[in-house]
Amino acid sequence: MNDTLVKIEGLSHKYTDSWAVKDINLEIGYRGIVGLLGSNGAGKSTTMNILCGVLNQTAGNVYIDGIDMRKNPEQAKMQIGFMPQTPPLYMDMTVDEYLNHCAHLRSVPKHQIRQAIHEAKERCSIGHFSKRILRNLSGGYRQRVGIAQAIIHKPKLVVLDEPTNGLDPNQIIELRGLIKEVATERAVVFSSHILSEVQMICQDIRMIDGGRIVFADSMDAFNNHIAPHSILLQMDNPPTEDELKNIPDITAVEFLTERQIRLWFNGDAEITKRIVELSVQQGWELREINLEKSSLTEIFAHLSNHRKN
Ligand SMILES: Nc1ncnc2c1ncn2[C@@H]1O[C@H](COP(=O)(O)OP(=O)(O)OP(=O)(O)O)[C@@H](O)[C@H]1O
Repeated sequence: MNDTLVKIEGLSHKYTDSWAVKDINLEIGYRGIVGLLGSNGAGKSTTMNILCGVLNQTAGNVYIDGIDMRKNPEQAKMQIGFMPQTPPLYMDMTVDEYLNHCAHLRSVPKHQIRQAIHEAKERCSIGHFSKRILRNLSGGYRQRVGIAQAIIHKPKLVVLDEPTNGLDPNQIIELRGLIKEVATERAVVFSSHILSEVQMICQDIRMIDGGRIVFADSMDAFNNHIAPHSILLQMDNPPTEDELKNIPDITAVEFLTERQIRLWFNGDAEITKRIVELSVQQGWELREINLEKSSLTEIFAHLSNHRKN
């Protein structure tokens, strides 16, 4: 069997006079969570709206399970469940009324609707709120209802646009668990502007910057790519620059002040252990040692430059 559920080819979109996304190529498999990471305005929502057939692209093609979204939008959309940034909830409906409405919109056969609603509620742990008016649900439960409507027709792909926005830390943890469960049965595309969020739940990552994909690989490959390569040290009795340079794997030494030093290294973070040991042996009087992690802005700058070169 072909293992590509989503294929996006040369996708570009222009709003009035400027390009929001440009020449995006993506492939997504049938299972697991793919994170679409980008800062505000990077082009995540535009990509997702086109992927879900809500917006017509200026150029390029989108295939869902081999179905061309432009040529057969209805058939392609049957394979997708979408939760946009603001879920389209009717606040005066009960959970049951709303899911019933969504099941009709998604053309679930009439005799299967009761069971479909039951299963979606069970999956999202909202069965006890069946008769609750949406307005009276917490933000976390509204998002659960948003996910329930996205899976009501058992799509092969679920697309979630910044689903954790506006939730408190506990609600975010619960929603993460739910998204992982949902992804055991299908593919999930999850957008966020928060790197740690994507690192926490996604197996694959696509980074978007200025409307272009700047990184596309597994989460493990990404983590290796951005692993820290510098350490910040504070020592009361530091050695000379040459002594530091002679430590295996240290590639450069930068004295920021007399006692504050930045070391650049190759290899893994085990080097911090070696420096602590050396400090004890040599009496360097180490006060502080920190691996310097890149900020998301630095990572984007690095990846964008990489792409241009
Ligand atoms: N309806 C629109 N009309 C004109 N420009 C738009 C429209 N929607 C988005 N844009 C522009 O397209 C670019 C990409 O926006 P998009 O909403 O896709 O980014 P995003 O990564 O989802 O950001 P956010 O997280 O802020 O929603 C931005 O420059 C934005 O200002």
